[in-house]
Amino acid sequence: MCFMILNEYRPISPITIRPTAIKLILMKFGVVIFPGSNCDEDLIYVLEKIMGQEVVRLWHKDHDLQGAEFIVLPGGFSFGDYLRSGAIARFSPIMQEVIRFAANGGYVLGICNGFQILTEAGLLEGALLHNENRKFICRNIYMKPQTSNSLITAQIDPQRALKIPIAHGEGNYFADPEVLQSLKDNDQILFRYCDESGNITPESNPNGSLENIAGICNKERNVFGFMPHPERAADALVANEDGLAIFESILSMVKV
Ligand SMILES: NC(=O)CC[C@H](N)C(=O)O
Repeated sequence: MCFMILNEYRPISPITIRPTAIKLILMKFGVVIFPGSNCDEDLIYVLEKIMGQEVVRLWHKDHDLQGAEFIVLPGGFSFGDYLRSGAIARFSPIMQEVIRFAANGGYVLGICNGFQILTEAGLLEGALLHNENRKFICRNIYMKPQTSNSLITAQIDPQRALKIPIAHGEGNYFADPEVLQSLKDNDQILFRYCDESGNITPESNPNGSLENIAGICNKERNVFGFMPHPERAADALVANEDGLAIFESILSMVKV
């Protein structure tokens, strides 16, 4: 299977999900479920019912990605967050397949606990430490794209501060100085926490993350992770659809 980022918009099987929506491609998403995942059904709801995508549920003990073209590791408390969030889930059998898939250029996204699992698995650099205040934080934050060179952010206005919920105890992104420098040199920072007006300040950093970093990608730009939960802000019923911008960006940029 071959993936590539399009230079220009070229939809496959276009669908229109809302009157104002852009045309999006259709894909088969694989959502990995670990014991303790708790955002899997929210994510599947958004992918299937809001975005009109095909979704296959992948159990952590599976050895087969069932032909999924885009893998998502959802949020939650895999294995009860024992040892560290994501530290046990990275040893689940399916992770061998996810790592192989990513090595072949397949797209993998980790949201919150999924991001933690990807760092534990070595697919993304750095680590998610305990929040600076040692408390579980569940509230809306704002975050702003830091690059347009990723399918996660390409279609989002770089000045737009997205209001997205966070819900984590270990979301404090850390990387040593060499890794941080290489993230910057390679334009791998996807989002930074900001205030409502888009200012990136210490006050707008909810958890102590290094330089307000909320999400990153790998050097090859096919593995992505961030702490905020766009799947909790993607339906008019919850009075916040800012998360749609991320799903729409993915679906207008990927070619299967
Ligand atoms: N919402 C989540 O995915 C929670 C992440 C993780 N269990 C934490 O508390 O840090």
